[in-house]
Amino acid sequence: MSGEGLTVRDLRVTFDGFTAVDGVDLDIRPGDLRFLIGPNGAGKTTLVDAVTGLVKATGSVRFGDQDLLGRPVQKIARLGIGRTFQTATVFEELTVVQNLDIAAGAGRGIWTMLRRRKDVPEPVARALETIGLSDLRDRPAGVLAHGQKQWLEIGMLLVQDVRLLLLDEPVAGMSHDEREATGELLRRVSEDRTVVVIEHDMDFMRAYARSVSVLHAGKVLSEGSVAEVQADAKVQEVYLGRASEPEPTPRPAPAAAAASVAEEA
Ligand SMILES: Nc1ncnc2c1ncn2[C@@H]1O[C@H](COP(=O)(O)OP(=O)(O)OP(=O)(O)O)[C@@H](O)[C@H]1O
Repeated sequence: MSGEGLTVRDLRVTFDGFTAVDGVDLDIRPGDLRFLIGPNGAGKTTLVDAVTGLVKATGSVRFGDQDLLGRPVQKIARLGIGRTFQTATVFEELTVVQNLDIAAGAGRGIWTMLRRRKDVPEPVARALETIGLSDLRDRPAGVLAHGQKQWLEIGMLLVQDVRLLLLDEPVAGMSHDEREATGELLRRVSEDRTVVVIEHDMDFMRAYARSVSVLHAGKVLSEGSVAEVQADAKVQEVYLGRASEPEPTPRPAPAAAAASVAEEA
């Protein structure tokens, strides 16, 4: 495995006196496929927001030999750091290949990018292959299935030569087959890049994580392999302790996650 790793030290994010990320340390080695899990409100998305420059933070965040904290969002993106959000943000009216072409940018004019072409640039062709959308390259992105849109979005990061991908719940709302295909895609992508996945789906996490960090109340509660995290009594307590609370959003409930985390412990 190759690529750069992500090192986070004493990361803190505060919103009007409320500390959402409270002294987080992370060492994510090059080529890792790290899952960030934890109950709703644990600080997972805020942590990723801090790494990508969307919220102000203190502490230190390094990717390879580059300091990220305090740099503007665009500069961080230019250092090879890209993210997806829970809702895919593709251009629905444009074709798959046009979406990739625009993401690749590469100094071409807009009309060149929008023209339908037989030959696509090599990085775009490679991304199409990696995300499994070669056959659908000339379809408008708007007609793609939910899972395919997420893969296209990952492809849009690949053509930008992103070397650290931060993905926010990439399999939410996907079918079983789409989840499997996404897991395999993440494995391929992480062969020569570093991948961080925020996830609530514990089955998916167990099947594909190379390492796991559990966040709770803004802190790292536990870290290690899937087996180590599942065996950690603190993790079981946090999930099981919330089992009777109502779930505010229609995603897999902490109760289900708790059962799933604890199941093999
Ligand atoms: N812009 C903001 N202003 C104030 N509070 C915020 C802001 N963004 C997040 N928070 C709070 O910070 C805490 C952490 O939120 P965050 O979205 O990072 O959690 P999460 O672990 O990603 O949760 P989920 O799994 O539900 O997405 C929550 O209590 C949330 O309400």
